[in-house]
Amino acid sequence: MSVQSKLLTLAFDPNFRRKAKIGAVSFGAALLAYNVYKLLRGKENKVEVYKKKRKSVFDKEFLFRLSYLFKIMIPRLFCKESGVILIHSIILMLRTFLSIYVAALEGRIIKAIVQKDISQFIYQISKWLFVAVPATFINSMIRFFESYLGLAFKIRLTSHAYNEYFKNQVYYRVSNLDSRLLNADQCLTEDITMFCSSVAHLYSHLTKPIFDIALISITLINYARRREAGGTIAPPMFMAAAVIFGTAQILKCISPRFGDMVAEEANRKGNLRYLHSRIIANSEEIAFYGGHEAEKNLLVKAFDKLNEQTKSIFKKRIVYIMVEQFLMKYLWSGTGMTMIAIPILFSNSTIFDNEPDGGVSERTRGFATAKNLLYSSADAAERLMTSYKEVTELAGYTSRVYNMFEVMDDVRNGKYQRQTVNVSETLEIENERFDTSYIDGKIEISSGGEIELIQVPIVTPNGDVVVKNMAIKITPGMHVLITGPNGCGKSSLFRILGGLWPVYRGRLRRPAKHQLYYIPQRPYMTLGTLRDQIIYPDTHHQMHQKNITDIDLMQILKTVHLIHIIEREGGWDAKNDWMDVLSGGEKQRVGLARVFYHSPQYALLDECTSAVSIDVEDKIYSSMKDQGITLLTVTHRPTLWKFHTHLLKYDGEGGYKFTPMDTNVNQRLSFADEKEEVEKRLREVPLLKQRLKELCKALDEENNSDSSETITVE
Ligand SMILES: Nc1ncnc2c1ncn2[C@@H]1O[C@H](COP(=O)(O)OP(=O)(O)OP(=O)(O)O)[C@@H](O)[C@H]1O
Repeated sequence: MSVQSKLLTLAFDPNFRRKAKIGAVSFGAALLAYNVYKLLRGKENKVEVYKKKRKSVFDKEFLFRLSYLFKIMIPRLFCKESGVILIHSIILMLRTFLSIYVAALEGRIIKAIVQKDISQFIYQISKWLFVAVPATFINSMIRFFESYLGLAFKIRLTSHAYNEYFKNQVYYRVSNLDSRLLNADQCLTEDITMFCSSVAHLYSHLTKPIFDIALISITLINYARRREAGGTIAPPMFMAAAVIFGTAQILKCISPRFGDMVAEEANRKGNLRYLHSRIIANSEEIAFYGGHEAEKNLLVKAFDKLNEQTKSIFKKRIVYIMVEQFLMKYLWSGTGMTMIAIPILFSNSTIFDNEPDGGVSERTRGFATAKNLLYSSADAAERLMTSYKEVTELAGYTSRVYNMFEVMDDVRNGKYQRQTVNVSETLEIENERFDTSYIDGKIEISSGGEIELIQVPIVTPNGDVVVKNMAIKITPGMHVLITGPNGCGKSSLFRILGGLWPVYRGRLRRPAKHQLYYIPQRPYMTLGTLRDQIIYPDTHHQMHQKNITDIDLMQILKTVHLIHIIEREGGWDAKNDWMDVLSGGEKQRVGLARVFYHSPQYALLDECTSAVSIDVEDKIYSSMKDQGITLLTVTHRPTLWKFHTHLLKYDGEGGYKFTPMDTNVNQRLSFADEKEEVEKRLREVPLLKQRLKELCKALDEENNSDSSETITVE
């Protein structure tokens, strides 16, 4: 017999097929057992590692952070939020009572069916339908109060966060002086929203099952007592406790760190959002450079990184959900059946034996009611267990939101942390480093309006020292011109005067902040009307309080040669995207108009006239001086020298010179002007010579002006 025919015979042999089936099942079972063994071995090791390495979700830190945030969300015992929680809790409890009532009602309906009692059946079923009305209302109220609570928490937390963010220039400091909070916008919007909805959701997801388990257990015990089955309650209760406890332990062991993973996902989302906002803000520059490919690559990379993290969360959930479903759906159902059966099977009660049907319908009713109640409490326990995953996720959001408040608090109090590059590895030049971890400088308000720096170093947020020690005194009326090479710390001096950068050492005396008005290199236009641009950061109301009218504003615009834009843009109340609508020079002139509006003691002018024509610049500078404003100007334009009385010159190596602009300096300026004039004339010489040649040719004369050939132009 050939091999094929032998195989065919075997395939049709029923005995062989039975044996093969047993073999296949045994093999499958062995494989499964091996895999489970492997999984458990692996988990065992992991459990050990977890125990050593990771802390429980409910660790002290998490609880501390949560209680910190709760104090913000529920500031007092009697506040709106605690009222919402109270009403929400009452509604949740009502829902539990309703579930118990419905379970009992279903038992009675089943009894009526077993007894074939039509009138009783109709009566009970109408009651059941009637109960549906309050049940649906309560269900929808539960959802409403859950969302309402989340919103109430969000309002509290967000308004607290906004207050913190705009106190003491925190919005500037978190992004410029500290590197811990990379995406403040993400934290202030998405993270707070996710945290609040997670807290509100968890509140109802934990409270309702707890009510369910407590009230249903009491009802079940009372049931068993009434049926004289009290003696058989203990074993089912013990079984339930053992199964629930065992499930909780297993799930805890196999649960991945969802909190950390969710926090990382939020971080990556923030990064992606940041890249998008950069593209929107710099679209013109990117378009001019043709940088779309480079920007797209950055976006795609960030998007891929986010997707990787999301996928990894999905994958980690597969095994977790499998085990969770097995334990809670199958193991628990089996245990539940056994628990209900034990009191019925082993009870010696004879109270229903005298009934016409020998107690069958009553036992069926008891079974149905108990089964419903048990299912409800099993469902409640399941919800409690699944909440573990949500609690770990909440831990992630809690850490992000708490971290945001912590960083804001730190930077407000002048405590900064910044990742700095190791200088010795990256920079060849010798650069002095500064310990920025503590701030020892003092800031005082000067009574006479003078600005004085006493041994104040200029230090960048990275700790680089740009000027070792600055000691200068500027009094009102001393117009100071500030010059020096790029990156030597000219604008940084203004940052220190404006309180943006800390005074790490020494002493700074300056007038009150509103007496210093800073006009930066890059003009900033706010959202709002044309008027809002001139009076920024005042509001229209504040303008009225200062007794300034639109006519005064027109006068200001005349001074800065911008009067035409009122008509062009459609009046003072015209709204526009002013960053785009105004030209570079117009934006700079709007900036200068603000100086006239605020009329401060000092105007800190940081190359803010580079796009303004020289004649207009001259007039504006003269007007500012006429108004009694002291000018501190950073500029490379020699034409502005004449408006200043003092010169602060950086050498670019940590040193500087502060001298009066004496006649020497002014003489240098007139020499410089003359040199420029001579050079201009020399540049015209070749053209003049060429023209002379042409004229001589036309007149048929000999060109005798060769002496001019001796002139050389450099
Ligand atoms: N937010 C910041 N974080 C870290 N370093 C900074 C920051 N802002 C400026 N710096 C550094 O501080 C140093 C001084 O900068 P500053 O803006 O004062 O230069 P500048 O003299 O005004 O130069 P320029 O003439 O080019 O405007 C530079 O080395 C710069 O890199």
